[in-house]
Parts: sequence; structure tokens; C-alpha cells
Amino acid sequence: CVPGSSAMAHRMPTQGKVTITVDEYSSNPTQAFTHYNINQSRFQPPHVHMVDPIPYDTPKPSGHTRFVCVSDTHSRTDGVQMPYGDVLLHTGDFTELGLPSEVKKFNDWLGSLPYELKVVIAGNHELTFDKDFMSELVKQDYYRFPSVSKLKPEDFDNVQSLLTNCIYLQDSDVTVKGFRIYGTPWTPWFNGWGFNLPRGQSLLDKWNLIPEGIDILMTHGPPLGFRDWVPKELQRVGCVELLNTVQRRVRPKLHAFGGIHEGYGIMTDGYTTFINASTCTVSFQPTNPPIVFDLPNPPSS
Ligand SMILES: Nc1nc2c(ncn2[C@@H]2O[C@H](COP(=O)(O)O)[C@@H](O)[C@H]2O)c(=O)[nH]1
Ligand SMILES: [Mn+2]
Ligand SMILES: [Mn+2]
Repeated sequence: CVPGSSAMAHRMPTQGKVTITVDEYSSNPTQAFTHYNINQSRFQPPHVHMVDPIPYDTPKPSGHTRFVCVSDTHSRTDGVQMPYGDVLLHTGDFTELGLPSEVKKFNDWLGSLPYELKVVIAGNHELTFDKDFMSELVKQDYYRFPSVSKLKPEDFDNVQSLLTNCIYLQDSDVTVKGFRIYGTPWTPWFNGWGFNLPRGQSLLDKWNLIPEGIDILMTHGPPLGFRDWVPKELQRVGCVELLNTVQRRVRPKLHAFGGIHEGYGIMTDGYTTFINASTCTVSFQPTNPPIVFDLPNPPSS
């Protein structure tokens, strides 16, 4: 089923393409959650429920690919025990500030891991990966991030090239082992970090770049209602337009993200599995284990 029915998504009769528009509750995700839960049972069982992670020693079913999901490692990978799997997915915040030294350290860690393929996106902490953010920061004389101010532009101009041990996605996709994976770093504006955009049309413009036919979506932050609860503020902070895009247009089998460290865990809506794989806790301790997930191989692979 496509959860919920709303004026916020409609199928164009001639093209069969679903168009997502800005949700009336876009700017207040906590209110959006309550509204859609009461009026559409949108986050209710039996379709929506928590999922237990599979134990690492579970044999992989034949004809499946095992994905290992991590996120928000924040340059703290030293003690993280990595399980068996085929493809690593890292959904951003692999550094504290995107310093080239941190990126190199992360790339070395990736190089030490045995996975056949590693796919990585940036998060709001990868400041140097967001070119527009860096141009603005230069104008502000770097007052917010003193250690970034020590960098010369040539040190970070081509920071992506330091990631030699993975496939880096930024509003782009790749097909690996027959799975089409799309990755995008944008999150709702929060304290003016990298890859921040206002809720509403600005973020929806980014989600509208996600093609149909994606098997796995990687974003840094959660969609509304799925592992997006911030207990210290009693707020849901997931993006409403991202949820509508995922459930009503793109419909990936797996949506992997992090961003909200407190939301670590797995849920399903009955079709898409949502994995918040934040390795670091809210106090930035890297104690949440990587989450493994098996997907049946696409027929053509
Ligand atoms: N109320 C909100 N809290 C947020 C949001 N994004 C992040 N956070 C909180 O910060 C930590 C760490 O995030 P990081 O990007 O600095 O690593 C996260 O776990 C939340 O507690 C937000 O949009 N709204
Ligand atoms: Mn983080
Ligand atoms: Mn983050």
C-alpha cells in the first residue's frame, strides 16, 4: 500500500508520475506527525512497526546481498566492531568538521575494511564538502569554526578526492551488485551547518532529484516519523517532504540514514525498511553497533 492519501501527492494522469508538493505541516514535524497519525493512522501498526536487527551470525540467505549500515562515526571508528557483509553504507557525519586530516583518517579506516564495495555520503559535519557553505564561511571570517579557518582553500577545494576507498555520492546514484543506490547529504536547517536547507520547497527541490527506480536511498537525516524523535526537546525533527517522497514517489526497499543519534534503530512501514544507523550516541560515544540488512538480489544481477 502507499501509506496515506493526501492532496500533497498526486499522480499526473498522462505521465503516471507522482508529484510531491510542500506539505501544509512542513515547518512543524511534531505537529505533522500528530496530525497524520490521528487522521490517517499513518504511523500505526500493523504496517508501521519496529524491526529487530538481525544477529551478525545469521547466515545470509542465498541470492541476497548483505548491507552493513553505519552513520555518524564522527572520527571515532577505533573501537567499532565491524560485522561480515558485502556492501558498506555510511550515511554521513564521518568527521567532526570535514578537516582533510579527518577525511584521510576515515579513508584509511575504509581501506582497512573487507567489504567488496563501500558507499558514502556526507552529513552536516562535513563542512568542506559543501562548497557554498565554505564560500559563505570565508566571508564571515570563519568566526564559528576556528580550526577550519587554518585551512587554505587549496587544502579543501578537492576534498572529495581524498575518498579513494569508497564510492562517494552527492545528489547522485550508483548501481552496485544490481542495486541502484542514491545518496544525498541535505538536512533541514539546524544551527547553520553544512548541507542545511530550510524545510519546505528548498529541501523538496533536492528530494525531487531522486529518480524513481531506486532500490536504496541514503540520506543523512530521517524522514518524519521514522527514528526522528529528539527526546531532550520532545520533538520530531524528520523531514515531511522526505517522507512523502519516499512513501509516495520513490518507494525504495531500504532507506538508510543517521543524523539523529538518539534515533538509532530500525522500522518498517510495511514496504520500505528505515534504518537509522547512527554509531555515535547523543553524547558522541561510538557505541551503537553497525546494523546489517539483507536484500534479495535484483533479478538482472
Ligand atoms: N532539534 C533538533 N536537533 C537536532 C537536529 N539535528 C541534529 N540534532 C541534534 O544534534 C545531535 C547531533 O547531530 P550532529 O549533526 O551535530 O551530529 C542529534 O543527535 C540531535 O540530538 C535537528 O534538526 N533538530
Ligand atoms: Mn552526527
Ligand atoms: Mn548530523
